[in-house]
Amino acid sequence: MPLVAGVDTSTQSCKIVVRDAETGALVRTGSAKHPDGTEVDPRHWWDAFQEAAAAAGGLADVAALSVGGQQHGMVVLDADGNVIRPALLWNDNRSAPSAEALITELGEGSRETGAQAWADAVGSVLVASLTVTKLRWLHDNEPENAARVAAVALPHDWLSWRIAGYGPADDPTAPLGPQLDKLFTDRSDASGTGYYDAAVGEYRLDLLERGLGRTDVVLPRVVGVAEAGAVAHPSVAGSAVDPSTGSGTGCLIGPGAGDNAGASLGLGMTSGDIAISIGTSGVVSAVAPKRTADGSGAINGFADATGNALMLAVTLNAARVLDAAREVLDVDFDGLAELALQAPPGSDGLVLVPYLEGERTPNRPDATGTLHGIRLATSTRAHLARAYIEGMLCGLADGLDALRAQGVSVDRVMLIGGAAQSPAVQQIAPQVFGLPIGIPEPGEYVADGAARQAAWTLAAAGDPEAAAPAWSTTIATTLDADPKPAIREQYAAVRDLV
Ligand SMILES: Nc1ncnc2c1ncn2[C@@H]1O[C@H](COP(=O)(O)OP(=O)(O)O)[C@@H](O)[C@H]1O
Ligand SMILES: O=C(CO)[C@@H](O)[C@H](O)COP(=O)(O)O
Repeated sequence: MPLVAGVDTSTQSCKIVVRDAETGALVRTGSAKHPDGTEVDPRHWWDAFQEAAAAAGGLADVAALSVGGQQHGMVVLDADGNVIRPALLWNDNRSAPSAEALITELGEGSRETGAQAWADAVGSVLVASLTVTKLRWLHDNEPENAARVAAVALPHDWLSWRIAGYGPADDPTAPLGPQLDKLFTDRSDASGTGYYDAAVGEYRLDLLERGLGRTDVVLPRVVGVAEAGAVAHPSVAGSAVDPSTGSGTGCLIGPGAGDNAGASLGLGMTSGDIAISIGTSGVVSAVAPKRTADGSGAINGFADATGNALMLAVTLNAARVLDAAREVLDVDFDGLAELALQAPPGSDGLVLVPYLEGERTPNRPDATGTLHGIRLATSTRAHLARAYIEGMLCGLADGLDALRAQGVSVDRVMLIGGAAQSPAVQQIAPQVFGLPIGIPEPGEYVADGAARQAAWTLAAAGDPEAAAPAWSTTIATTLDADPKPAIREQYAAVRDLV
């Protein structure tokens, strides 16, 4: 049976799954770490990809692969294919003033008008995460670098291009050289740039110009949902594919996706499904038939990887809030969970508003966190552990409310991402959300979605009408608990003081 690979080049690491294209059975996996920081030289992603591929036993026998990745990161290339400066990631807040300037300019002086105008144009009110704000920051703060820009890519576009063998002229791992016109992307990731309208499937060069100050740059070609954007260079993948197993032309590279669209495909989400992802970012997402335009900015109206829309509420403070709690309490993952479950729901009034890196939803880029309600009785390690977890989950529960306010129905909720492994998160989440929460089998759902897309791309190469393969996702457990509305009430009271 042909094999396919799915890659997740995420904020903290690169993860690869190799699966059977027909059944979806997991065959091999590998992963490698990315460096910390909100600006990162993309060569680290290339190094981590190669390390993860080696850990997964190599990709020589893979007939198709796809790359899902952290969204929005600004990768700027010069005419020779060199990365001009470290990529500014989705969680880099330096462009918050640029976002505000762009909003007010589009609104001709009115922030409210401008916010709605951006939402109407590209589905999202601008915040520092979106690529166009980072281009504006580059234009205003590093004009020499801005003047050298010949192409703008996103993390997944750039990695797919490197896998195809393109890159800087003097790089021996890029035998095909700097062919910028070979860059490609998909509509889900393009929809997070701030200069692509997924409703009509077109770049908005007028909005790109508002960011970068010009439009004479290469933007990645947006390929169809199951269209191969390129073939992997045989030094990277596909050199040993047996033509009789499904590919005689090397390893196809599928369109790829933004990581949240990848997870949606991996989970097989349909209308009424909600995914709550607790990775570096906290994301509450739902698929929808049409792109939304929420002028309040709470919901991003992005695209999914199948032709639908993907509505997202995204927080900056998720798994790393728990990493911070582990640091403060000097415990490991299990220790943190044990401590948190020793404290009562609501932590006897101890509330953490977890804006440890500013916040994106709500849009408070300069905010810091607040610990409220500290008394002798709540000065225990258990209360503190629970307050960190409850505060992080309350931010996500606000995101689910924002989705509901946009008319989303909530039939099934699934919890994924690194911190979803925590037994304390699993037990406290149904109390905070007031809903049963499904825990899928532990897995890498972004990489799985990318693998499913790769299998779809492989099938579509033989039959353009082929549908995405019907791989199933198993919900291992559904956790229920009595809702504890007091947790969110006390959080809301403190949140609005911040
Ligand atoms: N058992 C656990 N309890 C709490 N947090 C965890 C656990 N396992 C992993 N994590 C956290 O999950 C995060 C990584 O999740 P992941 O979804 O891979 O992130 P990303 O996709 O943003 O790189 C890390 O911050 C890590 O500390
Ligand atoms: O900015 C967003 C979505 O708009 C984030 O979801 C990033 O896509 C990063 O994802 P993770 O690495 O945290 O999974």
